[in-house]
Amino acid sequence: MDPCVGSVLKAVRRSKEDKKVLRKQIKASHTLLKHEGIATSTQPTKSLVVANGGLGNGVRREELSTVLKEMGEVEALVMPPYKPYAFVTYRSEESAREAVTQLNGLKLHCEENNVTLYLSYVTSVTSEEETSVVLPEGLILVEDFVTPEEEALLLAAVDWSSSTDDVTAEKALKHRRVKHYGFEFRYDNNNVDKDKPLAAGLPEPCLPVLKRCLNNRYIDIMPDQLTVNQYEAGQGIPPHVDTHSAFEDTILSLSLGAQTVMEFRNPDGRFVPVLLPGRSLLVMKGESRYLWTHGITPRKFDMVPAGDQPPPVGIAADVRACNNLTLSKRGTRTSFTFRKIRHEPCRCAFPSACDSQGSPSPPSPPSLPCCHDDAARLEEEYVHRVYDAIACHFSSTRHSPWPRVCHFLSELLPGSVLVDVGCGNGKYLGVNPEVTAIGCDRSKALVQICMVRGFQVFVSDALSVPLRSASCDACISIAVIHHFSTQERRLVAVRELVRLLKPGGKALIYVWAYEQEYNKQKSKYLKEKNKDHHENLHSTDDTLEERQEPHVESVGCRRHLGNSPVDSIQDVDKVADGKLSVHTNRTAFNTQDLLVPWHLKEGKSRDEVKPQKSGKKKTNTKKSKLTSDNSGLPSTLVSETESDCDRKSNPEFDTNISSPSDLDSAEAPVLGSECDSGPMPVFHRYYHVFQQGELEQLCGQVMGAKVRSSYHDQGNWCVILEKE
Ligand SMILES: O=C(O)CCC(=O)C(=O)O
Ligand SMILES: [Fe+2]
Ligand SMILES: [Zn+2]
Repeated sequence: MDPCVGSVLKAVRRSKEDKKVLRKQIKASHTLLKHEGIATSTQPTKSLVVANGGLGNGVRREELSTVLKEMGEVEALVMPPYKPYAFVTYRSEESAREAVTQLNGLKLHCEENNVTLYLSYVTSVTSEEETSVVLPEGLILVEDFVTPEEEALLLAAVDWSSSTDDVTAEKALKHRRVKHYGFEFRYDNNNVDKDKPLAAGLPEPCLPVLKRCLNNRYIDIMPDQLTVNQYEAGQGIPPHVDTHSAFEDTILSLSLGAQTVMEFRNPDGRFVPVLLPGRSLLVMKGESRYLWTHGITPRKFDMVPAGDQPPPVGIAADVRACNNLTLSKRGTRTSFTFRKIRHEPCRCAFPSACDSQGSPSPPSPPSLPCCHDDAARLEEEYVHRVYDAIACHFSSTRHSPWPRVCHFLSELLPGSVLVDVGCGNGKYLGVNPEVTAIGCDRSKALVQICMVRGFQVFVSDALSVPLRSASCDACISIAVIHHFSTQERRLVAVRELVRLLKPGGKALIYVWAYEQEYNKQKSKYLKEKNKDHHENLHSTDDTLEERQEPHVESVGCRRHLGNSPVDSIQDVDKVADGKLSVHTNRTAFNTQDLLVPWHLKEGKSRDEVKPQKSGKKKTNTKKSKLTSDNSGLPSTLVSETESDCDRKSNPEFDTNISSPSDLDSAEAPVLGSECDSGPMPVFHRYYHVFQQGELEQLCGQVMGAKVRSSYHDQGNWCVILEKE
């Protein structure tokens, strides 16, 4: 055959092949839009959706990343569990274009399966699973950035023996030790003394590393400040944003020694745990540096992707992007954080988090109270104000009475006098029409809602209810006592219930349980997930969709290890640096005293009450003495993983039961800064979650009453008390 004809034929064949690939790519885009709500773009971007390249197709992360990396530097690879697609974000648009040209129609031979990849541009990673696993904007993780030799040199350059000198400003903080070079970072005012450089500049072995950062354009100016943090297993650093006015935009953090998980939190509630392997470089720029907080939860184990191999180079491991997780014991990690001192006010695009632009710096969470006055202030700010502010929205999520509470109420004799102390929106007041039910609540706004509903209610604190002693046949206290922030106040609240009862009268008490998994059953709180984590996780408390987050926070809950019952109340990990931590909703608890975020839904009245402002009001000035030694394993590791499996076979759950406790709200762990930055303010409610046996022990201290029964009900500890 004429060679010309041959090549024409080949070209025709190729163009036929190309057309087929194009057709299939378009089809894949339509399917993604129709079934997954993922809109693709015809305009080139840095991010691509890789149809058929998902974990759901049996494609392993390593297999996909190998081919993607051949096209250019990968910033992030997101593989949502069970999905038939993945997302890749390249460092440059050119690399993404190259991938679209080269990899479309590529047959990938995987261990599990052979698949054909179809790649399309996306402007954002929009589907619900993926938004939660995409890395914060501006965050880059470069693995193996330094060699083992450089690592050894850098570690050797830090002389920890010359303590508290003013050459390098060394400090043994409660939760780690630190040493500063160039300038001291002061933890009292969260700033640097810019006119007082330290005698010691950056150690010499840092220079080649920093030059590499310059060459790779991770930074454009040489840093002049270094903070070396050393964390033993069980130590950490509270969530924070490095003070804008102290340092320029880019912050570099080099991880040496053991790996750890650093947690990034956006004021809008997004939460991204990122695995930092030893010898990796973390580059925080832009939004990830200015708006997101970063922190390391003090604990002894981390949840990390399984396998001997670390995640492939260049792929930042958001641990939730992996459906194959395991536990890894922490070792000693030393980080070198390089920053450039800022000499002009910051003019970033994130004024809500910018101290140069008037935002209080930095957000400071409250501490666990040490005295009655502190406790009262904490509860005023983090319980009473919040309920008044969220009353309407809260009420709209509380409509289904809980079966076992109803059972208690239905057993009351006709004509009984019932008091619901902390009645909320009154959902239990009308359950048994044969009894005279009276409710009281500390929240005026909730009491008003009850009044509109025609219930007999009044405003009252549960510590002192203005009713005659021995005037009631029954009392209920549902999800109230866990809002008292000292043991004494919780005791007073129980005593008050007993005081109100007639002899022989009964009180039913529900409090939120530290153990959200009991008898191998996860509570609904752990199981329920809403579609949109930007919204309150439960707009109603009984129509939710499951969305497990397999990242498990630290849980100092040793008893789950052997599945043996507890004999005594354990010394659970408490608070980091004396501060109350903000709980990530739908995860196991890792402390007993915490703040639980509530995302106010738009359109629900805020009653003109503003959410807590960051660092505005300090509810407590005294430091807690509690330790943060967290020697327990994550209690729900096994079940979290199991539950992930459950989800496959059982994506729905019983929608007829609602939660007895205040189990609503979304994950929004950053204090304060959210208020000004978005349309959906986040409030934080204080809780003391009870360990098994603790409620009985509390009730046991009240004279003149006996615990008749106690049980666990959907993540709550419950007792029935009888007055003697
Ligand atoms: O240990 C790290 O990687 C981060 C340290 C840090 O955030 C800080 O010192 O501000
Ligand atoms: Fe930091
Ligand atoms: Zn700023």
